[in-house]
This record gives sequence, C-alpha cells and structure tokens, in this order.
Amino acid sequence: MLCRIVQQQLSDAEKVDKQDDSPVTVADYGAQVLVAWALSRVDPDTRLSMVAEEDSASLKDPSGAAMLQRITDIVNSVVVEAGGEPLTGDDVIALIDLGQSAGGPAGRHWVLDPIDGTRGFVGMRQYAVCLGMLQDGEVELGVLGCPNLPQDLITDEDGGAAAASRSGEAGRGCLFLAHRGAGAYAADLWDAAAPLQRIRVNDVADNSGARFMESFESRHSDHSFTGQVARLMGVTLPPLRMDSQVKYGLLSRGDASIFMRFPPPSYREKIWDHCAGFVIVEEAGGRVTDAGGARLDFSRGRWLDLDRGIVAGPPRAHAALLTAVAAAEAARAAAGAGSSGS
Ligand SMILES: Nc1ncnc2c1ncn2[C@@H]1O[C@H](COP(=O)(O)O)[C@@H](OP(=O)(O)O)[C@H]1O
Ligand SMILES: [Mg+2]
Ligand SMILES: [Mg+2]
Ligand SMILES: [Mg+2]
Repeated sequence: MLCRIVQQQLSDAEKVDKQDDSPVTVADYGAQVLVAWALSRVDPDTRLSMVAEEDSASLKDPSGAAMLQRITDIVNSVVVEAGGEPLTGDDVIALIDLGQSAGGPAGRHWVLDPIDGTRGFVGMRQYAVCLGMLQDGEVELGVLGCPNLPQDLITDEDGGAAAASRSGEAGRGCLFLAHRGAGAYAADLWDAAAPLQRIRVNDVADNSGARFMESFESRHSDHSFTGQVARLMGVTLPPLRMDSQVKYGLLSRGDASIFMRFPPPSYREKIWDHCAGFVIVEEAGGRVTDAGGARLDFSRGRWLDLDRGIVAGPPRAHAALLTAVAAAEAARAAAGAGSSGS
C-alpha cells in the first residue's frame, strides 16, 4: 500500500519535475522498514537476520535528515493504521540496518528487495516487493507482491498493456507465494481473505507457441542475444519485456514459458533480485539455473556466483533453452572469429 501511494504521487508529480527521483527513495526505504517492522513484531525476541538491498548510510548523514523525516512520516501512517506505536527516526534507521546481514549457508536469513524494478516503478510500469526466507542455505519461502500486475492471464501478443502500470485499476494486484514442499499459489493482493489458487508452469509442447520474457531494460539483459536464443528455439511470439521479479510470477502462473537474463559480463547478481521468485518457480514445477545449467545457490552470501546468465522455464522448455544458449554462443564465437580474421 505504501508503494502504491508513492507511485501515485510520483505520477502526479511527474508533470511538475521529471528529474526528482526522491519519491522512489522514500518508497524503497519505506517498504524495507515496514517489512522489517512486521517481521520483528511477529517474533520480538529474536534478532532478525536480513539480507536487504537498502542501507542507511545516507540517512545518518545530516544532509539526509529531511529524507529520514519523510520516510518516518509515511511509514508511521501505515504503522499506526496497523495498530503499532509510531516509530522514531532512530527506530527507522535501526530497522533499515537489520538488512545488512551477510547471509550464508547456516541459520535463517530473510532476503528482501523492498522495490524490485525501481526503473519500472519510476516509469509507471511493473515492480514487485520481494521477500524470501533462507534456512540453512535453501530457499524455503518466497512472496512477491505485484501491485500493478493483471490478475488474469496475459493474452495480448506482446503483453504491452500488461507491462504498463494501471495503478489502482480493477483487476490489478497479485500476490505470489510458495513454501517449499507445499506448492506455489497466487491470490488477490488487496484482499487478505481471498482464496489462494494453486499455480503451475505451462510446459508447452511446441516452442512456436511459447512466450519468452526478459527485462524491460536492455542494460540489464542483452536483448539481441536473447532474441537469437529464442529464434533458435523456434519461438515466434515477440518477447514480453517487464521489469522486476513479476516475470518469475508470470512464469509460475503459466502466462509465459521462457525466462532469460544475460547481464553484462562484469555484473554480479544479488540474491534479493531472485530469491523469492526462485522458490515460487520451483514449487510451480519449473527450473531456474545459470546458463551452464547449475541450480541457483543462495547460500554464498549477498551475491550469486553464476555462469553467464539466468534461464528458467518448465522442464522441457528449460532443457531446450540450455541447448539453444549453447548454440547461440557457438554461433557468436564463430562470427567473432570470422570478423577478426577479415
Ligand atoms: N547492469 C545490470 N545488469 C543486470 N541487472 C542489473 C543491472 N543494473 C541493475 N540491475 C538489477 O536489475 C534489477 C531489476 O531487474 P529487471 O531487469 O528484471 O527489472 C534491479 O533491481 P532494483 O530495481 O531492485 O534495483 C537491479 O538490482
Ligand atoms: Mg532488485
Ligand atoms: Mg530494489
Ligand atoms: Mg536497486
């Protein structure tokens, strides 16, 4: 709800000042504080170990005082409504700092991306609040809150209308959740009493009918390489380009059957960008691996160690993906060798 309020304010303010991206900062921090606050409240006697994206350094600086006040105010509007005591600025900093855990293979760690898809949030597109739970190195729980995502299957060819945000519009707002061994589910994000619906990946028999997903931002994933892989797989539909882990939700629900992410070689993936989505896809019957076929390993701390990129899909499509990636790389290497020799 906090994120939805801020995104709405952002769309109103956009007409005034396009350069001011401080509202998104308020929402990133605000969501991180609220999740840490809610988890601490459930289990007040245990100090949470949390691996989260945001840190409080800039808020501790005197120049961050006004921002800290804005965050505290908006967080308190939600805390008070939930029956809690208002938080002070120091409480807010302490809750943000819970997110500095190093994670690792032992014990319980909550993994949080308070707003995944920040570019989508600012651009009035898709974003997600993403929370996972690691227990002794394995992802046991995952939750994705997707305020702008259509509740119905996406049927338009390129998903363009679905990718764009319709904040507050009826039929938008999905919650995806999974508990290892107990399946993956979807529900109406705005209705806590809504029934959970079991979801499954869609293992299409013929890739020509498959839809593939990738980042909206070409800086985050090489669109030309993924297009080449899709062609080699026989995919004919245009890509569905969306921000954030909503893509893992859509894969789990069967809106699309192929997910690819090939960032620049120097980029290191963070665990909070994939943790919640990973267990949801696996519990929906899918696979999520690096381009070499190794299952993602969240037990190594705040980062993932990957071979090139990430590919995901139902078992049959996933196997076809690994083959096509290898073929696309071989073709690229051959073309590179050819051009350097000429
Ligand atoms: N050059 C890059 N390559 C790959 N991922 C990047 C990137 N720069 C940022 N990202 C990550 O991509 C995430 C968004 O994923 P997607 O591309 O699927 O929308 C960002 O999460 P945040 O928005 O939480 O910062 C960020 O962590
Ligand atoms: Mg992220
Ligand atoms: Mg984020
Ligand atoms: Mg970020």
